[in-house]
Amino acid sequence: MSGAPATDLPVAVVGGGLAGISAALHLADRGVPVILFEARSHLGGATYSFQRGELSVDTGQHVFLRCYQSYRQLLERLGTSHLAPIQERFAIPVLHRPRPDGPLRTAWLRRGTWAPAPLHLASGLARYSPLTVRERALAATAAAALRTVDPDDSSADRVAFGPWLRRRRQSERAIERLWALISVAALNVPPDQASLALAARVFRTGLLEQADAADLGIPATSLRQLHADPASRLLDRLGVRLHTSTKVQRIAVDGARFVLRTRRDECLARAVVVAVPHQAASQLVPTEAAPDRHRWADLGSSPIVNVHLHYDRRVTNLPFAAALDSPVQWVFDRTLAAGARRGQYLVVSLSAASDQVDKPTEVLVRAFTAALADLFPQARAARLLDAFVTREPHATFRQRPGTASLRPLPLTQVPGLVLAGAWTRTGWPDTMEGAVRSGLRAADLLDRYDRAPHDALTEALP
Ligand SMILES: Cc1cc2nc3c(=O)[nH]c(=O)nc-3n(C[C@H](O)[C@H](O)[C@H](O)COP(=O)(O)OP(=O)(O)OC[C@H]3O[C@@H](n4cnc5c(N)ncnc54)[C@H](O)[C@@H]3O)c2cc1C
Repeated sequence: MSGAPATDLPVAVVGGGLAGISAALHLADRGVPVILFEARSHLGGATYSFQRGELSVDTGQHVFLRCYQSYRQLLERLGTSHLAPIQERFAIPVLHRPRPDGPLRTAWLRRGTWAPAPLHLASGLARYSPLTVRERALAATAAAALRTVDPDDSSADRVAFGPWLRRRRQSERAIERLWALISVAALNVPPDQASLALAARVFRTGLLEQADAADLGIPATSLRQLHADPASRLLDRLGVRLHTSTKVQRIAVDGARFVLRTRRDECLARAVVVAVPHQAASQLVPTEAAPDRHRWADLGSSPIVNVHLHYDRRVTNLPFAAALDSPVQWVFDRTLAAGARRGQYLVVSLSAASDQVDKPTEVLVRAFTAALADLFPQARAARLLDAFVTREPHATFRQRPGTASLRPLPLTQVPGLVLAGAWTRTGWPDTMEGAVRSGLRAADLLDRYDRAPHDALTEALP
């Protein structure tokens, strides 16, 4: 082991997802020498793509909102924001069947263009036909009540969103046909299992406080081209030493330095950003840094399943849609983004997919081929060129009541060792925005740590 003084050593970033990429970029931009370790052969973490025939397939459909400021700045920095366009106006086509055997209708959940928040939603909600007029009026009162819930209040984190909605006179229909449409996709658990605090973050930040905040951004290319490839190039250009296919097995504290052990090597670092998922972090972070690290396992996980159907012809003109009265939750047209040369490539995204994650591919393909034939009549005559399923059993942590206190702050008890990741205490749900924010914050703390004593930083944190 070299006897280099700690100040001559690099900062090590462990984990090359959006949190690790953001931390490494932030540090490298300030001239800090950085070494990044990623266990997989590529950067991107949960946001990655693979090639299957002519398709660039994302491991899971990702969307973002205009209010994802830090994430959008990252795209700017990577030079890819033009590949992730944001709709001009929040507008979701919702496919539904007013009567069980009646024809399918498309309702629109959209904002107005002239009114300030929260009135920008009034006209859209007033016309939202999947709910009765009374349900729409009651939904407006619940939305007003949600505006008063503080997402940072620990008591709001102890309450479940579903029961809270029922106490605000929301019918089961209204919960299913309005609230769950957004909250299941955003929080990856059903409303009865979701933290009210996190739901308030989603609805307040996204829909209730600024008129354009929820305008949807949908990548027009693969996630690999949006994040991983440009990040690798940029980090490389900034002199960051990238070690992909390199899993860090152990981090030990050695005085003012850290020793990171990989399968082949040992590396010395003057500081470490641990930006791995919580399951991995609880094994990797030394006990003295976080004596309660075993509690992170209680964050659990919740699955997302995507069913990919490539048709030999166009079956819908909608770029994306949500669906009610159907096993489909959301469906996205990924034909151009994935580089399909023929037909139409649709991806059905299923959040909170505990019931689907273990089902065999044939069962899911059969069920969702039938469901799409029901939603899009042209699919009935179409032939499938390809059909497959991607499963992410641990897509997000389980965003249920009581998780706020389990999510650690970035500073640990060992100076120079900080945590990042969408699962840490960002105040945001497990999202790309949360991941980027956590990485920036961890890197910023290390930057300040060079100038301020650890205790002063600890006191500065909420
Ligand atoms: C299917 C799916 C759909 C999603 N949809 C959305 C969406 O629509 N909108 C949204 O905002 N968010 C969405 N998310 C959530 C979002 O992808 C995550 O919140 C975010 O990408 C997490 O980033 P991260 O850097 O914190 O963690 P990760 O992306 O998990 O990165 C951690 C990295 O650490 C690496 N690692 C682990 N252990 C080690 C080790 N010992 N040594 C070295 N490296 C290690 C891993 O390989 C991984 O690359 C979705 C997630 C999934 C899975």
